[in-house]
Amino acid sequence: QFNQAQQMPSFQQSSSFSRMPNSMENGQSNQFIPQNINNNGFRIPYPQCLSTDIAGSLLTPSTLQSLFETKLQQEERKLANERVRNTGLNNNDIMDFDAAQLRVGTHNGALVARVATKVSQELVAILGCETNATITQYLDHFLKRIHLPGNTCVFAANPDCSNFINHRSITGVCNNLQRPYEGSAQTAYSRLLPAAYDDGLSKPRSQSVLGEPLPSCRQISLSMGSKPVFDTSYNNFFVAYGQFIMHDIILSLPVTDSGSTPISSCSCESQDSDMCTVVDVAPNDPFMAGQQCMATPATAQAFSDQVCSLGVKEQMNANSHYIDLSVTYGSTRLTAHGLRTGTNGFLKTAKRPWSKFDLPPGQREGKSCVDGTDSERCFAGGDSRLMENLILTGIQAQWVRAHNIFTVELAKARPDWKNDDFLLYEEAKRILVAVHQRITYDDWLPILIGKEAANRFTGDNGVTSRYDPSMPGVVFNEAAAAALRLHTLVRDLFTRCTPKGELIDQVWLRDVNAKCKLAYDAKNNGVDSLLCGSLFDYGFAGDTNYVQDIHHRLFESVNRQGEIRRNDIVAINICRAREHGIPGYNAFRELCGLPRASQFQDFTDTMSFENAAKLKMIYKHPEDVDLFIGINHENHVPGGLVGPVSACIIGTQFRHLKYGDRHFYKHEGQFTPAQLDAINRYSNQCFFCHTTDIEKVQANPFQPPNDQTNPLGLCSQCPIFDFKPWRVDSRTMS
Ligand code: HEM
Ligand SMILES: [Ca+2]
Repeated sequence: QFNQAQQMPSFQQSSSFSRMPNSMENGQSNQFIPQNINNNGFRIPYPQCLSTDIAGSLLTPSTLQSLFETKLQQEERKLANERVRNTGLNNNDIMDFDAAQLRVGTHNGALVARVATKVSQELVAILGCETNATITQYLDHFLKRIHLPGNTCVFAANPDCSNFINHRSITGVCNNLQRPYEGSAQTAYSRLLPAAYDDGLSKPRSQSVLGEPLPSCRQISLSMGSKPVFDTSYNNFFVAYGQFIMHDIILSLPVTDSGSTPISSCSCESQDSDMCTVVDVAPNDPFMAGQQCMATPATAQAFSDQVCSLGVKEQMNANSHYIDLSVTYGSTRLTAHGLRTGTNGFLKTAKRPWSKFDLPPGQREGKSCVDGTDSERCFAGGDSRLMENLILTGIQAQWVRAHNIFTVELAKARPDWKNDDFLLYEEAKRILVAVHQRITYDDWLPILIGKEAANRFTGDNGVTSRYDPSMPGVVFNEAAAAALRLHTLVRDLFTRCTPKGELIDQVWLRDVNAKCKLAYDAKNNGVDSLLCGSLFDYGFAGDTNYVQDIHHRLFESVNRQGEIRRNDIVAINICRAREHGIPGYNAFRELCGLPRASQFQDFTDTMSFENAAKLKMIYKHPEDVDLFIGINHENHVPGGLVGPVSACIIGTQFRHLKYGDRHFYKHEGQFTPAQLDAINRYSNQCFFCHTTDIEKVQANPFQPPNDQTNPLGLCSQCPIFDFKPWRVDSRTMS
């Protein structure tokens, strides 16, 4: 605690001060005040309020120190109240801050990050800066050079990476050896563009550039359609696999109370945007009349760097940013440990008497599904959302099954690894992460953004690629809060079929959303029948239409007063992005090499005239258009199912997660040429065959079967993964 003198935080000078030019070294100014020189030695045109003279006279280390303490105490009191009111989620299966790396004494990193934002706000107020949306860059530059005291910073100065040179860590820590925390769980999303907050620091964008309020998120959502049309070029397995990839790389957890439990007590009256995002609902709303608002907890915060500097509000990604199957293996050590049997490298599973294929293990506690019982439990995995729908659960089951199959085969190929739990687990995981990355980059991404864009952003010309330690392997906030929220593709009706591919029936999203019952449906083959159906069901087109169940009736429930409560994924996505400080669509046009529009008509280079006109009906000015809505209205790139700005953001994202991942499977030195060849030869089709009891699967499981272009193949003819290159006699890398 901070009430003892010896533990008082003392603010430190930024390490960048040592690089500060003349005036500082001459001791002419307050050493504590950051100068307006950037890392390349260029002068930043700070506004008056941040000038060294003014700031120097008002800010001293002791001012900051007492500010920090006061704010910390205030926040802790507030959170203690939340804890009393918090009746909601059980945190057992939702988050474990025991990841330890981000825990400081009794404070969690998210809380300290939030206090840092409060301190930043207060400092700016003391300095008398006029706060507005355009000041962000200056403020951030100024504040970034003031660091929290060492004993408060959640990051160790030099974490020990010696165990993670050869193998991935669970959290992602030590992937980048120069910046060891980069891309690790519970660190901030990065940004493609500076944040856009109303006050330059933390308040959601709420104003049109013309000064009036922006249209409300729900009002915008109501302008989107509810009549999706099918796109026959991909199927629902492609869509569900997309969700699986998203859950590997993105998890925005809610602000937590003082006990690290996500808060649940947001109400229509919650005006504190640091804690809650409140989406207003009009009294005459066609689906939510009488429901004043949709209130959701804000995302937990994190520091944007590894030295805990002040600065604009940043959001935390609770998962390891890398594509590393963290959905299956966990993003924290505690979760990862809990998912293992502890012998021979195996992952825990739940056996089913009627099938040789297991399910993910059942969890004893937790609310990841609403209908779990003692005998039919909700499932546990590396990501708390694996029960979001049962197809997703099915994909999780596939990877758990694959892990245990591969572990057995590896033990045969490497008798010297026999009974070595650590090596068998790590090496099976290494191969499966490679298979998942190969499927993601070769099979999934080109369908989403088109072959041309996939190649332009993530392609390489050789058998191998090269790691670029200077490229951050991180998730961008713009991708997490907007571009990758591909909810327009989501279906609401899912086919179930038998292992022979015969139709059983169709079930609604609401029957498989956060429910486990059908996974235990022995007569109809559990999750495998849903996986089977997903191979045949078309996906919905990437457009401005959303199925009712997630558009106007998400999480439908009846409260104690008997009133229906509903949510809306479109409205939440828009408001979430505003909460996360994501700039508008127009800014990203410019980032992606398109001209910045000054009138709505200028949008017609990326969208139809009708869609540009529709945006003009909704918004007052092209600058106001929310990113999520702008990209929703774009024409698709050739061969892809999203538009150019979307493809640019997603392409950049996957570029970073490839070249910025030291362990990416294609990078030189990760596998021997023969091993890499075995991974490349292992098709998505055969992976599907080996991990379900389905007897026939089409050549490309992400597209509906077609006699001519995508024929069904017999699973019995699928060669098993080639483990020969792993044999002792084939000189492995490990
Ligand atoms: C089956 C239907 C689905 C449902 C019911 C669903 C529901 C949700 C919900 C409720 C959220 C949280 C929104 C928030 O509070 O900000 C969310 C977030 C998200 N969804 Fe979905 N989703 C579905 C499918 C998908 C698919 C297919 C994709 C992509 C291919 C996707 C991508 C995302 C992403 C990237 C996020 C942000 C996650 C985060 O920041 O933690 N979702 N979804
Ligand atoms: Ca991950």
